[in-house]
Amino acid sequence: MEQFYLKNVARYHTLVERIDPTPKPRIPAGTASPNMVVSARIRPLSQDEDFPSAIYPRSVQQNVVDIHDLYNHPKGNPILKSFDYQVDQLFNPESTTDEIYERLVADLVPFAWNGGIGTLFAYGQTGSGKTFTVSRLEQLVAETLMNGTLEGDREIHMTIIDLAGNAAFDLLSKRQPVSLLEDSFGFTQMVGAKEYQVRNKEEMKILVEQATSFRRTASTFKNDASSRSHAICRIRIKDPATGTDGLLYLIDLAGSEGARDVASHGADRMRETREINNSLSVLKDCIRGKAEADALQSSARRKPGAKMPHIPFRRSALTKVLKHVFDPVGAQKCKTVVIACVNPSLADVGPSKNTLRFAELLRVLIPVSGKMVSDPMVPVTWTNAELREWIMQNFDTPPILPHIVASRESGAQFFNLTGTEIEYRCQKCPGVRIEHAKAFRSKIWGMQAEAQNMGWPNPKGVLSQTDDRVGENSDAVENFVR
Ligand SMILES: Nc1ncnc2c1ncn2[C@@H]1O[C@H](COP(=O)(O)OP(=O)(O)OP(=O)(O)O)[C@@H](O)[C@H]1O
Repeated sequence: MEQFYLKNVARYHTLVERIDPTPKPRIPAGTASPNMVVSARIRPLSQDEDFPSAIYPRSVQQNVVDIHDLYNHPKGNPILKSFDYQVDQLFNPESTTDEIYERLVADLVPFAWNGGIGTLFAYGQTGSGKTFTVSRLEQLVAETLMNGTLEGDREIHMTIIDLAGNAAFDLLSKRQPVSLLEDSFGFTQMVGAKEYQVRNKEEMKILVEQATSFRRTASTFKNDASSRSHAICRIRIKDPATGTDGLLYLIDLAGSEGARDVASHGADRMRETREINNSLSVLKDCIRGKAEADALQSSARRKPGAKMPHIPFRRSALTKVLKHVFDPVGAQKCKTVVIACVNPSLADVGPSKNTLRFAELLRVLIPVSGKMVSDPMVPVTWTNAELREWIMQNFDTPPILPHIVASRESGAQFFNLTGTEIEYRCQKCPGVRIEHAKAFRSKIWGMQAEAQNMGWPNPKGVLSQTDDRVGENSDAVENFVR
């Protein structure tokens, strides 16, 4: 694949330059929960990188990023396909970790100081900048905790462990094994992990450096010092006056290696990768489940007896250790920040799409209507009025009739907008087609993106353009119509 990208770098640039920067519509589905921020950080391309950047943050739409990928076409030149993703906060290659700290993490520290549970996860493919980000954030957290600006006296205790599969090791005690055992309250205890009390930022820094040097590393295709384990830094902030604890977790997740990267490794590494991917998948379900539970609890329209989402934290060692972060009936308040780290290189475009898709899946938005939905791409049924309004706004050629949305040139007709399904007819697709409104909307967006990529002059009129399709372009467009 890398050879394919290298061979077609010039065509890639040409196709990307043709793209009209007009933003595609994103549906404002609601507001993000204040207790859950999903962000993405795009790291700079490294100097020895032979590939161009495939990731383009939109200048006109905040926190939306486009990924342009090159695809082989069996009948002609490679074609471009575009994908867009939305997060709560987006950090460009120029952003510094200090800026990320200010915007995402600075709030978590006083929150934990005052008895809450603040958790930060750095997620992303191997070599995408997770450790780079978390290690600087740990220093900044240490500075804030120790600089005397926070009110009251607290004792700070620190534990750092490393989780590889179901095995845990103490990174502050020369990788001594740690047993993860459930206590009578159902909480997982890290038995054997040493907890150190720290009194100043230098002590904290020494512990963090010690942990880094003991972190289990193994060579991977992408990053020679890649971390093949989850590193969990737990800072317990005890209020001696009340005896209560606040917690701050800084978690540098294991790199999500793609299948391409594991191809050159043996069975052990493949199993290790499967375990990592499984624990990341369970983590995703737990973060989403918790966010949905929070949204339900905070929703003014919550129906009495409404079922709480299932949070499968028992399915992996990582989420068992973090049970109280995900427990929907836990007494302590929680705030969670996710930083999806992305390598912008065209050669890494596949894993980058997966990382951003993962980030989008974590977002649970609370719509103004009170009805809970997740991100805009997750199936949502549009009302008749919403769908009609969207079509009218987005098809300016030919004019739209209020009752039948018709394209004069292609003969496409949309009718029966009264339910959750839409019927449409067009000359090239004989017969009446019935589709779910959501699927139809996605299809239209795909067609518009394709039209932009092909350099057609009027992406909004793409339905009429489908009749004029010729040569290599026809199949790609037809796929969207089918
Ligand atoms: N924002 C950045 N600015 C400059 N260099 C960066 C940035 N992010 C990452 N890097 C560099 O990229 C390389 C890989 O970063 P890092 O080790 O943090 O990746 P990782 O995601 O932790 O990988 P793994 O999962 O394999 O441990 C390092 O050399 C790091 O210095």
